[in-house]
Amino acid sequence: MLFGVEMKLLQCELRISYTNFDLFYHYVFLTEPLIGGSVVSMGEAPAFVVDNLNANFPNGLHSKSKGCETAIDIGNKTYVIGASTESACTIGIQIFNKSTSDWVIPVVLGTKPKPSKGHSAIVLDEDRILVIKGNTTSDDSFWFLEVNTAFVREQKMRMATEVVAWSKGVIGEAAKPIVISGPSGVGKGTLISKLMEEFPSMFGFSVSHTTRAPRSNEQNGIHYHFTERSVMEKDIEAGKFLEYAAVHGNLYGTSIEAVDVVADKGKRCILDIDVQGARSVRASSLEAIFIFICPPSFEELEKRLRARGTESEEQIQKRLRNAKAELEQRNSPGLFDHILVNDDLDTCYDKLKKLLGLADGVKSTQESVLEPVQMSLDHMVSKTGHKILINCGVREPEKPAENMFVLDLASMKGGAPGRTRGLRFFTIDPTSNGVDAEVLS
Ligand SMILES: Nc1nc2c(ncn2[C@@H]2O[C@H](COP(=O)(O)OP(=O)(O)O)[C@@H](O)[C@H]2O)c(=O)[nH]1
Ligand SMILES: Nc1ncnc2c1ncn2[C@@H]1O[C@H](COP(=O)(O)OP(=O)(O)O)[C@@H](O)[C@H]1O
Repeated sequence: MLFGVEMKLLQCELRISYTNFDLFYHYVFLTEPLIGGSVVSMGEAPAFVVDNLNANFPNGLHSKSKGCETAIDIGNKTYVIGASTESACTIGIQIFNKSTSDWVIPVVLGTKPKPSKGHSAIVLDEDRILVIKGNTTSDDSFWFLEVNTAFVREQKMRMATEVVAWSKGVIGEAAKPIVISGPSGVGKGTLISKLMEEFPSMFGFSVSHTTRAPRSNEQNGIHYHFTERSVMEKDIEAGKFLEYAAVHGNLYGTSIEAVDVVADKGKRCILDIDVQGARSVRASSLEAIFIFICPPSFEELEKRLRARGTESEEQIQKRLRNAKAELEQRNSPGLFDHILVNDDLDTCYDKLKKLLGLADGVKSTQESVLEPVQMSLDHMVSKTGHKILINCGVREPEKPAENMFVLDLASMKGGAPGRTRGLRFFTIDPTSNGVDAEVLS
């Protein structure tokens, strides 16, 4: 049996936390009895019973609610995750310091998980806790609460207070984003549209912010996020942008979220940005492929720009002036990986596909990307090395593989303030000898 499934279930290290407290009792207490409301020691990852914490530490910081909470012990601290309100369970954090007997509400950084009806939590190491939301699909189930990673330690020093940070777990290894640059009217948008049309499940467009007015055919949130300059400047100041630049008299920028939204869907992100933006991304931590699109001639560029009919004469003149400077920069050392001349559209598109490794036949395999799996509210979690075993519900002998999953963290990378990527997610068949795990995504 893979990981000795039966054994592991009996050694279940922690519980699903939700309104039906009996289930936890059923799954956990049957293996190790609770001793007087203190820590329940279950293998590597001890868990508190939160209701008993209330009795022990009734100084008001901790919610009195019964459900939606897990308590995880790391060193001399207990991290209590979650709280319930009238209508939903939020995922708040409180820390109990066992040395000083104090409760602390930490500064919580990163993208927080949305409230869910319940979650389980398990210690991964002394730096982070894995939180698995129930009743969601697997693309929104896995969250890492970082309590002592390098990023968190740095923030603790900076803020001189207790800090924790969330990082969303993303299944699969997102391929490198693609940055496409080139002068206005060269055909960047046309080539990107063709790629997205032919490979809808493979590519996603990074929707930039801009202060320019929308064209008649452009939709807010699809072509751009059309934004007031003052708002955009404030967001830039707040560190929400991966890069930004003043282009043709307006402000354009790629928000961190614009790239994350695409990668979270397991898609490869395409950025249509100017040469200054490409330079900024090159200097950032985002590893990307940089492609410059060139016109066959300056005259042809002008012809296309005029034929598109979207700009005033003044704007066309400005864009043509800027085109000269942009074309000069295409050979800047170390900036662009590929230069493509967009003369005949189909020929250029074929070359683009080729350099992205999209040979004939790729389409069919990409279209068969498996959909996210539903994670049930009622699940149990245990840990074996870097693998997390998740049992979603009662096993049915006829269909066991649908209920048992493995989250493999061996290749995980990244983390707060961004995403934790590289997770692998399998379904397993407990009746097999473990060699036929099926990769779900
Ligand atoms: N740096 C940067 N440039 C962008 C961004 N979004 C668009 N651009 C560039 O801004 C320039 C003007 O874009 P747009 O107004 O849509 O006009 P078009 O290039 O003629 O279609 C183009 O070179 C785009 O590549 C962004 O987020 N950051
Ligand atoms: N290879 C090509 N040959 C002729 N016209 C083209 C070609 N590629 C794009 N176009 C046209 O040129 C105009 C500008 O293309 P567009 O994709 O909007 O450029 P960009 O996004 O680089 O500003 C559009 O009207 C488009 O249909």
